Amino acid sequence: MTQPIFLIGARGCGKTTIGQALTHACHFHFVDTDLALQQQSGMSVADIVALEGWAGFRARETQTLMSVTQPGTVVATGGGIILAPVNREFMRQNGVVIYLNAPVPVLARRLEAFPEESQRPTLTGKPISEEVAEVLAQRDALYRETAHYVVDASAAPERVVTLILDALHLATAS
Ligand SMILES: Nc1ncnc2c1ncn2[C@@H]1O[C@H](COP(=O)(O)OP(=O)(O)O)[C@@H](O)[C@H]1O
Ligand SMILES: O=C(O)C1=C[C@@H](OP(=O)(O)O)[C@@H](O)[C@H](O)C1
Ligand SMILES: [Mg+2]
Repeated sequence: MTQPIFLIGARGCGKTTIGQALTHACHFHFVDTDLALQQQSGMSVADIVALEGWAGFRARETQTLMSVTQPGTVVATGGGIILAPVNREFMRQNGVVIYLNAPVPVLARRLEAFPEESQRPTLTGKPISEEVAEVLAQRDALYRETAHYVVDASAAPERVVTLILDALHLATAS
């Protein structure tokens, strides 16, 4: 299988972390839409949002998603990639989409430990645990409708990678 693998899910579910580990396990290339768009623009997510608003960031995100998608690639996306119908359609049509699903307390704990504010400027102005609950309630249905597979992302990273490989019927490459 060489179709791109798209990882989707809420902030803190592990798209970037698990994407890198998965890449090693299946010998794919790794790309992260946030890292790619920050490298292309020379700005952090927070800088882009401050200058261009969330609409500017979302437009760059769509362009980046389309430009980084290649066969043999694991694409870690940003948590809001599923907001645009064009992105949802593109991912479903061009690869296999995995929703890394984790409960609100797990997400909030991870984000409180490593907020990375330049990567994750506030979406609602609310404290992290409130924001995580509110945003996931708005987006969970979109993650589910976009995904080909839903994987429990609350386990340890190596376990999450195994669950993804199992879902894709890929053997672990040593
Ligand atoms: N399965 C996991 N178990 C424990 N911690 C994790 C796991 N996945 C990610 N993390 C941690 O959670 C934080 C957010 O992970 P990250 O990969 O940046 O998530 P995302 O890209 O989905 O926002 C990081 O500090 C990372 O080390
Ligand atoms: O959920 C979101 O709307 C966002 C998630 C972030 O990526 P991660 O999910 O990798 O943190 C980043 O794209 C941006 O801050 C917007
Ligand atoms: Mg990420």
